Amino acid sequence: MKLAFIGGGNMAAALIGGMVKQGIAARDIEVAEISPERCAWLKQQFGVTAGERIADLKAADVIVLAVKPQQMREVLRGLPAPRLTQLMLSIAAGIRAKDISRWLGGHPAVVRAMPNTPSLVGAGIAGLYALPDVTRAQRAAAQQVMEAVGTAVWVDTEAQIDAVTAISGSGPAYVFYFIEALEEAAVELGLNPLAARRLVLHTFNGAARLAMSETVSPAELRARVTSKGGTTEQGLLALDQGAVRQAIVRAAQAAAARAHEMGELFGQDQ
Ligand SMILES: NC(=O)C1=CN([C@@H]2O[C@H](COP(=O)(O)OP(=O)(O)OC[C@H]3O[C@@H](n4cnc5c(N)ncnc54)[C@H](OP(=O)(O)O)[C@@H]3O)[C@@H](O)[C@H]2O)C=CC1
Ligand SMILES: O=C(O)[C@@H]1CCC=N1
Repeated sequence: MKLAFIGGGNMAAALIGGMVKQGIAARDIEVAEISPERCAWLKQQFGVTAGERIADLKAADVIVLAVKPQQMREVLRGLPAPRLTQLMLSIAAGIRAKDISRWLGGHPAVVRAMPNTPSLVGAGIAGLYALPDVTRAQRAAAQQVMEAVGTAVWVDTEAQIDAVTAISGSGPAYVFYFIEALEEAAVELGLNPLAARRLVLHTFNGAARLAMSETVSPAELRARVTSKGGTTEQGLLALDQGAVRQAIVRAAQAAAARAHEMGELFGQDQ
């Protein structure tokens, strides 16, 4: 499958890097990226073709739209829409499929994907939503692209992509935030920074792997760590006193609201 990326920023690089690591040939990936420095980096890092424009867009099986939401309308208006028939796979937060279709002159084959940056290490998770006229083969192609770098889940309504954005699209940033905080705490408690990072990263990795391997709930796994009258009990009490659980819920709600708002703001024609 030949892939053309429009936009070669952070998320495109995570997808491309993940694909190349999984054995997808770099010669089958071409990137249109506005920054010459970024193009040079993409070529050097992954061996893909990168330049200001895709030489022959028609030759791509799938065109991955990976620019910022606020750039999407202008970028799509600049494409030779009537000559393009292939699948448009947008990874942009907020921007609705019907707006993408309209900006491309009524292009029917639009799938929205919401991937995340762990795609770089083959551990991504993406939500997918297709416009009704997307063919079965095109749906399969979209799924294949995302499954090359992790797992893919179809959602029933486009609004659910905003929820996916808030949970797994933005989610790695919440996790990194927690990692940063725990590392800071480790250093304050007297551990050296290297030991602190190892302890924290292995804890996150171990806990995530345990949660994925077990059939019991995270709540039960948490209970198994929490000895009566012990240390964890005190740690969790401090988290509850800080309303951390509610703050996490509010974080996801705020991200979902912003995804919806970006759809409204950047999906308009003016
Ligand atoms: N980062 C993430 O974790 C995730 C991001 N996304 C989505 O992916 C998309 C990209 O996000 P992200 O990678 O973070 O953003 P970036 O800003 O890193 O990437 C976008 C890239 O596209 C370039 N660009 C702008 N205009 C054009 C153009 N006309 N032709 C080609 N390239 C152009 C930008 O250059 P310049 O900076 O100079 O404008 C930039 O390098 C967004 O829509 C975002 O919502 C989805 C899931 C997760
Ligand atoms: O922050 C953003 O808008 C993008 C979408 C999900 C993750 N990054």
